[in-house]
Amino acid sequence: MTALGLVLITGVNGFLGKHVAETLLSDGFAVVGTGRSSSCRLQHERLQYVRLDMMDEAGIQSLLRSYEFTHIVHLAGANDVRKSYEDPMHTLGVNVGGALYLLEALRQINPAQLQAFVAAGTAYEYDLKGSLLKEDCPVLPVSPYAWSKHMMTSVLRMYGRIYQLPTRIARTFNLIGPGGGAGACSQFAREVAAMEKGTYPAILQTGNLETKRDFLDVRDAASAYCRLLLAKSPLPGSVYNVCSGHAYSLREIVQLLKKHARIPFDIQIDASRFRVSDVPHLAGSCEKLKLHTGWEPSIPLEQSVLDTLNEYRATAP
Ligand SMILES: Nc1nc2c(ncn2[C@@H]2O[C@H](COP(=O)(O)OP(=O)(O)O[C@H]3O[C@H](CO)[C@@H](O)[C@H](O)[C@@H]3O)[C@@H](O)[C@H]2O)c(=O)[nH]1
Repeated sequence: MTALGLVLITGVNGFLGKHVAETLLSDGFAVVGTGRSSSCRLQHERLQYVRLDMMDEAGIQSLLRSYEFTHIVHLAGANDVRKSYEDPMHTLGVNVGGALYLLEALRQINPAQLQAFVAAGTAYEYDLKGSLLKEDCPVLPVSPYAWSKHMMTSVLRMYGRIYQLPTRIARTFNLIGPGGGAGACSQFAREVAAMEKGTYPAILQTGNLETKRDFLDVRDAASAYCRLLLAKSPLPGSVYNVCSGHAYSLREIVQLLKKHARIPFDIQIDASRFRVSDVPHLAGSCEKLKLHTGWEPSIPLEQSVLDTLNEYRATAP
Protein backbone atom coordinates (compact mmCIF):
# COMPACT_ATOMS: atom_id res chain seq x y z
CA MET A 1 0.00 0.00 0.00
CA THR A 2 1.36 3.44 -0.90
CA ALA A 3 1.24 5.81 2.06
CA LEU A 4 -0.85 8.98 1.69
CA GLY A 5 2.12 11.06 2.82
CA LEU A 6 5.04 11.05 5.24
CA VAL A 7 4.41 12.74 8.57
CA LEU A 8 7.03 13.74 11.13
CA ILE A 9 5.70 13.61 14.70
CA THR A 10 8.08 15.02 17.29
CA GLY A 11 7.33 13.68 20.76
CA VAL A 12 5.63 10.54 19.42
CA ASN A 13 5.94 8.80 22.79
CA GLY A 14 3.93 11.50 24.57
CA PHE A 15 0.28 11.32 25.63
CA LEU A 16 -0.98 13.07 22.50
CA GLY A 17 1.84 11.90 20.21
CA LYS A 18 0.88 8.25 20.49
CA HIS A 19 -2.75 8.98 19.60
CA VAL A 20 -1.86 11.29 16.71
CA ALA A 21 0.43 8.59 15.32
CA GLU A 22 -2.27 5.92 15.65
CA THR A 23 -4.84 8.13 13.90
CA LEU A 24 -2.50 9.00 11.01
CA LEU A 25 -1.34 5.40 10.59
CA SER A 26 -4.91 4.14 10.46
CA ASP A 27 -5.70 6.86 7.90
CA GLY A 28 -2.92 5.46 5.68
CA PHE A 29 0.02 7.80 6.33
CA ALA A 30 3.61 6.76 6.99
CA VAL A 31 5.09 8.27 10.14
CA VAL A 32 8.54 9.09 11.41
CA GLY A 33 8.28 9.67 15.15
CA THR A 34 10.93 11.20 17.37
CA GLY A 35 11.49 10.99 21.09
CA ARG A 36 14.20 11.00 23.72
CA SER A 37 13.69 7.38 24.85
CA SER A 38 15.60 4.51 23.32
CA SER A 39 12.41 2.92 21.94
CA CYS A 40 8.95 3.80 20.67
CA ARG A 41 5.75 2.99 22.59
CA LEU A 42 4.07 2.16 19.29
CA GLN A 43 5.00 -0.49 16.73
CA HIS A 44 3.69 -0.37 13.16
CA GLU A 45 5.04 -1.32 9.75
CA ARG A 46 4.64 2.27 8.52
CA LEU A 47 6.22 3.83 11.63
CA GLN A 48 9.92 4.55 12.03
CA TYR A 49 11.35 5.81 15.27
CA VAL A 50 14.27 8.24 15.54
CA ARG A 51 15.83 9.05 18.90
CA LEU A 52 16.20 12.82 18.96
CA ASP A 53 16.42 15.59 21.52
CA MET A 54 14.83 18.88 20.46
CA MET A 55 17.99 20.72 21.57
CA ASP A 56 20.04 18.77 19.03
CA GLU A 57 20.19 21.28 16.19
CA ALA A 58 22.47 19.16 14.00
CA GLY A 59 20.23 16.11 14.55
CA ILE A 60 17.15 18.09 13.52
CA GLN A 61 18.91 19.41 10.38
CA SER A 62 19.99 15.91 9.47
CA LEU A 63 16.49 14.44 10.05
CA LEU A 64 14.82 17.06 7.86
CA ARG A 65 17.38 16.52 5.10
CA SER A 66 16.99 12.73 5.26
CA TYR A 67 13.24 12.49 4.66
CA GLU A 68 10.76 14.26 2.41
CA PHE A 69 8.06 15.06 4.95
CA THR A 70 4.68 16.11 3.61
CA HIS A 71 3.38 17.07 7.06
CA ILE A 72 4.88 17.85 10.49
CA VAL A 73 3.22 17.64 13.91
CA HIS A 74 5.45 19.20 16.53
CA LEU A 75 4.53 17.95 20.01
CA ALA A 76 7.88 17.47 21.72
CA GLY A 77 8.43 19.91 24.53
CA ALA A 78 8.55 20.65 28.24
CA ASN A 79 4.92 20.62 29.43
CA ASP A 80 5.13 20.73 33.21
CA VAL A 81 3.86 24.10 34.46
CA ARG A 82 5.32 23.66 37.95
CA LYS A 83 8.78 22.61 36.75
CA SER A 84 8.87 25.57 34.39
CA TYR A 85 9.15 27.92 37.39
CA GLU A 86 12.15 25.97 38.70
CA ASP A 87 13.96 25.74 35.38
CA PRO A 88 12.73 28.41 32.94
CA MET A 89 15.88 28.06 30.83
CA HIS A 90 15.11 24.44 30.08
CA THR A 91 11.43 25.15 29.29
CA LEU A 92 12.29 28.07 27.02
CA GLY A 93 15.19 26.22 25.42
CA VAL A 94 13.16 23.17 24.48
CA ASN A 95 9.86 24.85 23.61
CA VAL A 96 11.14 27.91 21.77
CA GLY A 97 14.57 26.66 20.70
CA GLY A 98 13.25 23.29 19.51
CA ALA A 99 10.61 24.90 17.30
CA LEU A 100 13.15 27.38 16.01
CA TYR A 101 15.61 24.65 15.02
CA LEU A 102 12.85 22.87 13.08
CA LEU A 103 11.62 26.01 11.36
CA GLU A 104 15.05 27.32 10.52
CA ALA A 105 16.05 23.96 9.03
CA LEU A 106 12.84 24.02 6.97
CA ARG A 107 13.52 27.58 5.81
CA GLN A 108 16.97 26.55 4.59
CA ILE A 109 15.86 23.29 2.98
CA ASN A 110 12.68 24.87 1.56
CA PRO A 111 10.90 21.54 1.01
CA ALA A 112 8.38 21.94 -1.83
CA GLN A 113 6.37 18.90 -0.69
CA LEU A 114 5.66 20.21 2.85
CA GLN A 115 1.93 20.90 3.15
CA ALA A 116 1.42 21.66 6.84
CA PHE A 117 3.29 22.14 10.11
CA VAL A 118 1.07 21.94 13.20
CA ALA A 119 2.51 22.67 16.64
CA ALA A 120 0.96 22.34 20.08
CA GLY A 121 0.32 25.59 21.93
CA THR A 122 -1.55 25.89 25.21
CA ALA A 123 -4.72 27.48 26.59
CA TYR A 124 -2.46 29.06 29.19
CA GLU A 125 -1.27 31.55 26.55
CA TYR A 126 -4.56 33.45 26.98
CA ASP A 127 -5.47 36.11 29.49
CA LEU A 128 -7.60 33.63 31.44
CA LYS A 129 -10.18 36.12 32.65
CA GLY A 130 -12.50 35.37 29.73
CA SER A 131 -15.28 32.82 30.16
CA LEU A 132 -15.20 31.14 26.71
CA LEU A 133 -11.85 31.89 25.16
CA LYS A 134 -11.70 32.51 21.42
CA GLU A 135 -8.62 32.72 19.23
CA ASP A 136 -8.88 36.52 19.04
CA CYS A 137 -9.04 36.96 22.84
CA PRO A 138 -6.09 38.76 24.44
CA VAL A 139 -3.08 36.71 25.49
CA LEU A 140 -1.40 37.08 28.85
CA PRO A 141 0.83 34.15 29.75
CA VAL A 142 1.66 33.78 33.44
CA SER A 143 4.03 30.83 33.94
CA PRO A 144 7.38 30.36 32.16
CA TYR A 145 5.69 27.37 30.48
CA ALA A 146 2.88 29.55 29.10
CA TRP A 147 5.38 32.20 28.00
CA SER A 148 7.50 29.58 26.27
CA LYS A 149 4.49 28.29 24.31
CA HIS A 150 3.47 31.82 23.42
CA MET A 151 6.97 32.63 22.20
CA MET A 152 6.85 29.42 20.18
CA THR A 153 3.54 30.60 18.70
CA SER A 154 5.17 33.92 17.72
CA VAL A 155 8.07 32.10 16.10
CA LEU A 156 5.64 29.90 14.15
CA ARG A 157 3.67 32.91 13.03
CA MET A 158 6.83 34.71 11.97
CA TYR A 159 8.05 31.80 9.84
CA GLY A 160 4.54 31.47 8.44
CA ARG A 161 4.12 35.13 7.56
CA ILE A 162 7.64 35.96 6.39
CA TYR A 163 8.83 32.67 4.91
CA GLN A 164 5.44 31.21 3.92
CA LEU A 165 5.99 28.00 5.86
CA PRO A 166 2.55 26.37 6.30
CA THR A 167 2.48 26.73 10.10
CA ARG A 168 -0.67 26.22 12.22
CA ILE A 169 -0.94 26.42 15.99
CA ALA A 170 -3.20 23.99 17.85
CA ARG A 171 -3.88 25.92 21.07
CA THR A 172 -4.66 22.92 23.21
CA PHE A 173 -6.68 22.83 26.43
CA ASN A 174 -6.71 20.05 29.06
CA LEU A 175 -6.53 16.54 27.63
CA ILE A 176 -8.00 13.49 29.28
CA GLY A 177 -8.23 9.80 28.41
CA PRO A 178 -6.13 6.65 28.18
CA GLY A 179 -2.48 6.65 27.21
CA GLY A 180 -0.57 7.97 30.19
CA GLY A 181 -1.51 11.60 30.69
CA ALA A 182 0.19 13.50 33.50
CA GLY A 183 -2.79 15.62 34.61
CA ALA A 184 -5.11 15.38 37.60
CA CYS A 185 -7.60 12.96 35.98
CA SER A 186 -4.90 10.40 35.10
CA GLN A 187 -3.42 10.72 38.55
CA PHE A 188 -6.81 10.16 40.25
CA ALA A 189 -7.72 7.22 37.96
CA ARG A 190 -4.35 5.56 38.61
CA GLU A 191 -4.89 5.84 42.36
CA VAL A 192 -8.46 4.48 42.18
CA ALA A 193 -7.24 1.49 40.14
CA ALA A 194 -4.57 0.85 42.79
CA MET A 195 -7.23 1.12 45.55
CA GLU A 196 -9.27 -1.58 43.78
CA LYS A 197 -6.21 -3.83 43.81
CA GLY A 198 -5.65 -3.11 47.50
CA THR A 199 -2.22 -1.55 46.92
CA TYR A 200 -3.33 1.99 47.82
CA PRO A 201 -5.45 3.17 50.81
CA ALA A 202 -9.09 3.89 49.87
CA ILE A 203 -8.67 7.64 50.36
CA LEU A 204 -8.19 9.83 47.31
CA GLN A 205 -5.87 12.75 48.13
CA THR A 206 -6.62 15.76 45.98
CA GLY A 207 -5.93 19.45 45.62
CA ASN A 208 -8.62 22.02 44.83
CA LEU A 209 -11.62 20.23 43.27
CA GLU A 210 -13.62 23.40 42.56
CA THR A 211 -11.41 24.54 39.66
CA LYS A 212 -12.95 24.00 36.25
CA ARG A 213 -11.14 22.94 33.11
CA ASP A 214 -12.09 22.38 29.47
CA PHE A 215 -11.43 18.64 29.27
CA LEU A 216 -11.20 17.09 25.81
CA ASP A 217 -10.54 13.41 25.16
CA VAL A 218 -7.02 12.91 23.83
CA ARG A 219 -8.40 10.79 20.94
CA ASP A 220 -10.68 13.66 19.90
CA ALA A 221 -7.69 15.98 20.18
CA ALA A 222 -5.68 13.63 17.94
CA SER A 223 -8.40 13.75 15.30
CA ALA A 224 -8.48 17.56 15.60
CA TYR A 225 -4.72 17.72 14.95
CA CYS A 226 -5.14 15.46 11.91
CA ARG A 227 -7.94 17.65 10.56
CA LEU A 228 -5.76 20.72 11.06
CA LEU A 229 -2.90 19.00 9.32
CA LEU A 230 -5.06 18.32 6.28
CA ALA A 231 -7.00 21.61 6.30
CA LYS A 232 -6.78 23.43 2.99
CA SER A 233 -4.92 26.73 2.95
CA PRO A 234 -5.47 28.41 6.32
CA LEU A 235 -3.36 31.58 6.62
CA PRO A 236 0.18 30.63 7.68
CA GLY A 237 0.50 31.03 11.45
CA SER A 238 -3.22 30.61 12.14
CA VAL A 239 -4.26 29.66 15.68
CA TYR A 240 -7.01 27.12 16.39
CA ASN A 241 -8.32 26.19 19.84
CA VAL A 242 -8.39 22.46 20.43
CA CYS A 243 -10.93 22.02 23.21
CA SER A 244 -14.43 20.77 23.99
CA GLY A 245 -16.15 24.10 24.65
CA HIS A 246 -17.29 22.97 28.12
CA ALA A 247 -15.80 23.53 31.58
CA TYR A 248 -16.02 20.65 34.05
CA SER A 249 -14.97 20.85 37.68
CA LEU A 250 -12.38 18.46 39.05
CA ARG A 251 -15.10 17.40 41.48
CA GLU A 252 -17.18 16.13 38.52
CA ILE A 253 -14.21 13.99 37.45
CA VAL A 254 -13.92 12.54 40.95
CA GLN A 255 -17.67 11.88 41.04
CA LEU A 256 -17.44 9.94 37.78
CA LEU A 257 -14.58 7.91 39.21
CA LYS A 258 -16.66 7.21 42.33
CA LYS A 259 -19.54 6.08 40.12
CA HIS A 260 -17.38 3.56 38.24
CA ALA A 261 -15.02 2.46 41.05
CA ARG A 262 -15.49 -1.14 42.20
CA ILE A 263 -14.94 -0.12 45.82
CA PRO A 264 -16.09 2.92 47.80
CA PHE A 265 -13.42 5.50 48.65
CA ASP A 266 -13.17 8.73 50.62
CA ILE A 267 -11.83 12.04 49.38
CA GLN A 268 -9.29 13.99 51.38
CA ILE A 269 -8.65 17.52 50.25
CA ASP A 270 -5.00 18.29 50.91
CA ALA A 271 -4.35 22.03 51.19
CA SER A 272 -0.64 21.50 50.43
CA ARG A 273 -1.68 20.45 46.91
CA PHE A 274 -3.40 23.76 46.23
CA ARG A 275 -1.50 25.86 43.72
CA VAL A 276 -0.28 29.35 44.63
CA SER A 277 -1.94 30.75 41.55
CA ASP A 278 -4.59 28.53 40.02
CA VAL A 279 -7.07 29.53 37.36
CA PRO A 280 -10.59 28.91 38.70
CA HIS A 281 -12.27 28.52 35.31
CA LEU A 282 -10.81 27.65 31.92
CA ALA A 283 -12.88 26.95 28.81
CA GLY A 284 -12.44 27.63 25.13
CA SER A 285 -14.53 27.93 22.01
CA CYS A 286 -13.84 25.29 19.35
CA GLU A 287 -16.11 26.92 16.75
CA LYS A 288 -13.26 28.08 14.50
CA LEU A 289 -11.81 24.58 14.35
CA LYS A 290 -15.22 23.06 13.62
CA LEU A 291 -16.01 25.62 10.95
CA HIS A 292 -12.66 25.38 9.13
CA THR A 293 -12.12 21.62 9.36
CA GLY A 294 -15.49 19.94 9.99
CA TRP A 295 -14.08 18.41 13.19
CA GLU A 296 -16.50 17.36 15.94
CA PRO A 297 -15.56 15.83 19.28
CA SER A 298 -17.26 12.49 19.81
CA ILE A 299 -16.18 11.04 23.16
CA PRO A 300 -18.22 12.11 26.21
CA LEU A 301 -16.40 12.97 29.44
CA GLU A 302 -17.73 9.91 31.27
CA GLN A 303 -16.32 7.61 28.57
CA SER A 304 -12.93 9.32 28.81
CA VAL A 305 -12.85 8.87 32.58
CA LEU A 306 -13.95 5.23 32.34
CA ASP A 307 -11.42 4.39 29.61
CA THR A 308 -8.66 5.99 31.69
CA LEU A 309 -9.70 3.97 34.73
CA ASN A 310 -9.90 0.75 32.71
CA GLU A 311 -6.44 1.30 31.31
CA TYR A 312 -4.98 1.67 34.81
CA ARG A 313 -6.97 -1.38 35.95
CA ALA A 314 -5.08 -3.37 33.33
CA THR A 315 -1.68 -1.97 34.28
CA ALA A 316 -1.84 -0.88 37.96
CA PRO A 317 0.59 -2.69 40.26
N1 LIG B 1 -2.25 17.64 39.04
C1 LIG B 1 -3.22 17.76 39.99
N2 LIG B 1 -4.14 18.74 39.85
C2 LIG B 1 -5.11 18.83 40.79
C3 LIG B 1 -5.18 17.98 41.90
N3 LIG B 1 -6.26 18.33 42.63
C4 LIG B 1 -6.84 19.35 42.02
N4 LIG B 1 -6.16 19.69 40.90
C5 LIG B 1 -6.48 20.79 40.00
O1 LIG B 1 -6.77 20.28 38.71
C6 LIG B 1 -6.63 21.35 37.75
C7 LIG B 1 -5.98 20.81 36.50
O2 LIG B 1 -4.63 20.47 36.79
P1 LIG B 1 -3.78 19.54 35.78
O3 LIG B 1 -4.59 18.35 35.40
O4 LIG B 1 -2.44 19.31 36.41
O5 LIG B 1 -3.67 20.41 34.43
P2 LIG B 1 -3.21 21.92 34.18
O6 LIG B 1 -2.28 22.42 35.22
O7 LIG B 1 -4.45 22.73 33.94
O8 LIG B 1 -2.33 21.85 32.83
C8 LIG B 1 -2.63 20.96 31.74
O9 LIG B 1 -3.41 21.57 30.75
C9 LIG B 1 -2.80 22.63 30.02
C10 LIG B 1 -3.77 23.16 28.95
O10 LIG B 1 -4.91 23.73 29.50
C11 LIG B 1 -1.52 22.12 29.36
O11 LIG B 1 -0.91 23.17 28.64
C12 LIG B 1 -0.57 21.56 30.43
O12 LIG B 1 0.61 21.04 29.81
C13 LIG B 1 -1.29 20.47 31.19
O13 LIG B 1 -1.53 19.39 30.33
C14 LIG B 1 -5.84 22.45 38.47
O14 LIG B 1 -6.73 23.49 38.81
C15 LIG B 1 -5.33 21.77 39.74
O15 LIG B 1 -5.21 22.67 40.84
C16 LIG B 1 -4.19 16.97 42.06
O16 LIG B 1 -4.16 16.20 43.02
N5 LIG B 1 -3.23 16.90 41.08
